Amino acid sequence: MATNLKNLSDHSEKNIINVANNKFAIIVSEWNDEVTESLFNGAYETLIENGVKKENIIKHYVPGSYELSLGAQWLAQKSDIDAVICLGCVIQGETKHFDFICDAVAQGITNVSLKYNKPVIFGVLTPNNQQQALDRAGGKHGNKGDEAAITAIKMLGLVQQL
Ligand SMILES: Nc1c(NC[C@H](O)[C@H](O)[C@H](O)CO)[nH]c(=O)[nH]c1=O
Ligand SMILES: CC(=O)[C@@H](O)COP(=O)(O)O
Repeated sequence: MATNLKNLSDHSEKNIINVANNKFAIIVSEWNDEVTESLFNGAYETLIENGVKKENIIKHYVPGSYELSLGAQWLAQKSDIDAVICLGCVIQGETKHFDFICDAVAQGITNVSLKYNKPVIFGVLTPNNQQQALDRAGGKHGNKGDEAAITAIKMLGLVQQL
């Protein structure tokens, strides 16, 4: 389903668990920071609204979305971190650079989650232009940061059932 048919801030209550004792790391790309800070605000507020303690949320930055994978790895390897949320915004330019970054960061984040066996969430926007990004970072299509935070909580809920 395309995002324009679903609000990114809407979610079901499935697998929403008590996360009062869980610790979350949020790694944020500095590129397109007007967008990525909105994504962070959405993710942070969503975690708090769902019972995460402020002291259990840590925030760090990387220069660009390409570096999210390594930043996520450095956080995921910490035994006290239960989930990592990666936030970025890669906007299509004139060249194929967009494709290389998007492919690399999507695969890289997946690899980290599998390597450390914990949720590492892909909260990276890959829009064609700035307006599409703003629409998905607290605009008419909701906030992908909200989605990323809920996804982290739901994955912790799933693994508790197994
Ligand atoms: N153009 C965008 C970038 N480019 C920078 C890369 O992510 C990376 O930091 C650089 O290639 C050095 O390794 N990053 C974004 O997050 N968004 C962009 O639109
Ligand atoms: C995604 C990018 O790296 C992009 O913004 C770079 O722009 P360009 O492809 O025009 O060099």
